[in-house]
Amino acid sequence: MACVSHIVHGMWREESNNRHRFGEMGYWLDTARRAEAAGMDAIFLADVIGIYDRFGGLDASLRLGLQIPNLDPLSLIPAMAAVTETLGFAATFSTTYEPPFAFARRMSTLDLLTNGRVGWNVVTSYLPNAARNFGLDGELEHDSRYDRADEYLDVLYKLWEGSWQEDAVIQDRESDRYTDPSRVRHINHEGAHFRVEGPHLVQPTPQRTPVLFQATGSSRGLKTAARHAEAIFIGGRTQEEVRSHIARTRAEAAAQGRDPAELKFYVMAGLIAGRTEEEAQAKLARYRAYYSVEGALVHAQSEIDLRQFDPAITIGQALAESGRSLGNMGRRFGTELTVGAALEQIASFDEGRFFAVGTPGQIADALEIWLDEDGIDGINLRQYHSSETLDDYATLIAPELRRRGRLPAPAQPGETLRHRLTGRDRLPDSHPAAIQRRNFAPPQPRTETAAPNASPSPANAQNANAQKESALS
Ligand SMILES: Cc1cc2nc3c(=O)[nH]c(=O)nc-3n(C[C@H](O)[C@H](O)[C@H](O)COP(=O)(O)O)c2cc1C
Repeated sequence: MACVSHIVHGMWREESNNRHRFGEMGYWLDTARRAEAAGMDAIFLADVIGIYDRFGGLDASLRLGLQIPNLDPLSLIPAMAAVTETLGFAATFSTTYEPPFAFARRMSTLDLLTNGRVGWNVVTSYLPNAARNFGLDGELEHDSRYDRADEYLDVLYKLWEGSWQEDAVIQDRESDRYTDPSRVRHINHEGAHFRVEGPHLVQPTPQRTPVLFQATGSSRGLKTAARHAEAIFIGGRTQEEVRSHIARTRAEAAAQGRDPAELKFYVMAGLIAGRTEEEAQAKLARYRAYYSVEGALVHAQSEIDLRQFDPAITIGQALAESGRSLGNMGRRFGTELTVGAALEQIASFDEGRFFAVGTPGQIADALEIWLDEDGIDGINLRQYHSSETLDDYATLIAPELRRRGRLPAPAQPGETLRHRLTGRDRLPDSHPAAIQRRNFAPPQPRTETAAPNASPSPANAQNANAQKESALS
């Protein structure tokens, strides 16, 4: 995230950390170059459009630099793309506050300029302050944010996939036609939340729809993720939890007509590597010395300050005593854990299963278990230190993974991000966006004998496709 303190709060103070330079162009160019050299598929840019003001109010967030000040992630991409050839960029944008038409144009512009290297982390937002920044009194109810997101995405598919035919731009100087008007159409969307006439303002781009990422913890969110996402961030405290989350999401995707094998699953992982075990442990201790427990409480939007309770009582007792909640942290700790043990866990910033500290061999062993036994497809590397985390990945972890045949061949210049992750440039036919592609109906010539419009309805198109898929399999 383009801020000084995104997740590992307090770490920016470490003397060799250059995170405070996030407002300089050079910081991003350097980060992008390093990530590409390390063989990363993409840089992931998180985002929020409000402040965390429940614990400690605005003062705490400002003092800690906790996601404020923060910069618009989409605006960083062209600069980084200009100094790289294969690196992808997955940026976060919320479906809740800004209408889809302008966002569609912004993303298409980025897809063109990066030659198909953009992804979008679809979020619905969770900060009440964000809602108040966009004219609302408070957050929309949780599930209705996902209803809105579903329609938002449908509008985008109409614009990105169904408004322009592939060969619409003809650039014919002789006939003075830049674009063939018969190959571009209005979308005329009218739904519960949006009315958009179209056409889309940008010609077809290398990927059309950017690679769709999503993260969700709720059952309503899972339905939206299973319908749209190509890459899903999941969490889980145990292997069973992770496997069952993946299985549930794939089953839901299949129920919605998608090929479940097309979904990829990623986890956010903390990897702290050293050339020896001692070196790795020393690094962990150095990082921990800076970690801000207050930052963790602000970020979780906790309603209580655990540090003010007797460490010997349980979380359940602390919650009962205060009548308040621990915010997002509630899910992490059982009610039986003592307050002291919970604080210890927070301070250790060990977030559970996807955390490994040690030599490259030990870290690669853990990664192999996550890939082979938990069933994930890859990781989103948690940044503790800029640029040490990236450099440790490049010089210690990646060579070991490569030696074990766990990294793909280097990306090729010109390869789209979707191709890199899924082997194809465009969304597959079983994805709901593909319906818009198939539905394209160019304006009919105005003649008495014009043929009836033979384009299938969305439902028919989907059925036809499903049959084709099963006939092939
Ligand atoms: C790896 C990861 C990255 C996330 N990045 C963002 C983000 O940048 N902005 C945001 O508003 N939410 C972000 N989230 C939160 C999710 O969008 C979502 O709100 C959360 O997982 C809770 O799920 P639910 O909304 O279905 O309850 C992220 C979650 C994960 C796991």
